Amino acid sequence: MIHARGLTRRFKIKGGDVAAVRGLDLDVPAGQTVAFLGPNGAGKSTSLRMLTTLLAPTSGTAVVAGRDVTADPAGVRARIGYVGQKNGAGDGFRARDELITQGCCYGLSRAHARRRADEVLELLDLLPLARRTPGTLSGGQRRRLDIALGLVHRPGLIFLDEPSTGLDPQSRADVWRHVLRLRTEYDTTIFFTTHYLEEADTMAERVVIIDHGRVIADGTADRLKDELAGDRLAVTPAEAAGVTRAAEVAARLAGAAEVTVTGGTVGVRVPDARTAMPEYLRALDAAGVPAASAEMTRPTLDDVFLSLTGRTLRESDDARPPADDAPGTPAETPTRSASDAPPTGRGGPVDPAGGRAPDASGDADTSGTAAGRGAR
Ligand SMILES: Nc1ncnc2c1ncn2[C@@H]1O[C@H](COP(=O)(O)OP(=O)(O)OP(=O)(O)O)[C@@H](O)[C@H]1O
Repeated sequence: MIHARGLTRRFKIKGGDVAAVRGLDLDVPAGQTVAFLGPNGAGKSTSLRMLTTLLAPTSGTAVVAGRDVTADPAGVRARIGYVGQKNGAGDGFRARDELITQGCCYGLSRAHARRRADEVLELLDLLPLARRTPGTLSGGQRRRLDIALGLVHRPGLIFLDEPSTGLDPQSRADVWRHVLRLRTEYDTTIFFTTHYLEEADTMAERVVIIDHGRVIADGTADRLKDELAGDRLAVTPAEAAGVTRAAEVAARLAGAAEVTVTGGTVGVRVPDARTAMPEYLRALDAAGVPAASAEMTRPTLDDVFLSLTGRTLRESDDARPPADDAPGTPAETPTRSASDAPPTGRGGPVDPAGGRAPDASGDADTSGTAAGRGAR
């Protein structure tokens, strides 16, 4: 569904230029749900905008839904849905009318567009709200309408740029419940960005992490965590005086890394907690430092990012890619991939459509419109 090689985008800025995306290589098979993660400014939106033809690459190639983004952008737009960070619907028309207009923009007959509008309203549980204007909807309802707009032409692949940002936890869960129906009921390929790591962890079968415009990790969340982060043990010795000794013992465990002492607790990262914990407790007993409590935790995707870059995703929020490709920058971090390729599925049906021209100017297009709406 997505096949990108060396996709690169530079922006001219005062006094230089910014390499927002540096040689993106990506293959996404049909039916896969992929989370695209990275700190602010990592290059997620720029990548999405190139893959959805909203922005012309500076160099590199991408074939999306079987069409080349540069040679046949209209063909790409006819086959994909794109839901940007901002709302796609205006405030003037009723939800159903917005959807019908969107369908017509994609080349559907008015009767077909009406049918599709009703289908997507039902799919997103919006039928009771069909006559409301978008401005009167709640944040979660409006986000579902955005997604409906991206689906009206029945794309086999949908790009969602931060679909749940700014929503309360209940609305986030609701939006995801609907997005996942696309996968289970229609085998839609879903490519989304998010700042919520637990969403990537639970919703995606594959996680791609980008930093400074380059992919630095790619695989299932579990495999990335196993291979790149490891489990964490936290043991509190019965006597505070035993903490230093307990930390020394921890450092000698097989594959031990990142030994920390926080208050009276020793933390250590190990490849597999199930074997390391009994080993650690036995070694502590042998050293005369019995444990009062012991806990093991699975790593998070943030731990994966930390182990790859030395920063947490949240610490990196202000990070921006350097203005050039100077060697030795964090952008040199090699890609790590988990060895088990995620499962594949089947793409959904497609409809013909038109759409907006790619932005070759380099100006940011931050609109949240679905890819076809520019044709209105
Ligand atoms: N039109 C532009 N002109 C100049 N620089 C830009 C432009 N668009 C993006 N950039 C820069 O390119 C880099 C990547 O931006 P991008 O928006 O793709 O990151 P992101 O990962 O989507 O960030 P966020 O999570 O904050 O949305 C950033 O340094 C950004 O400032």
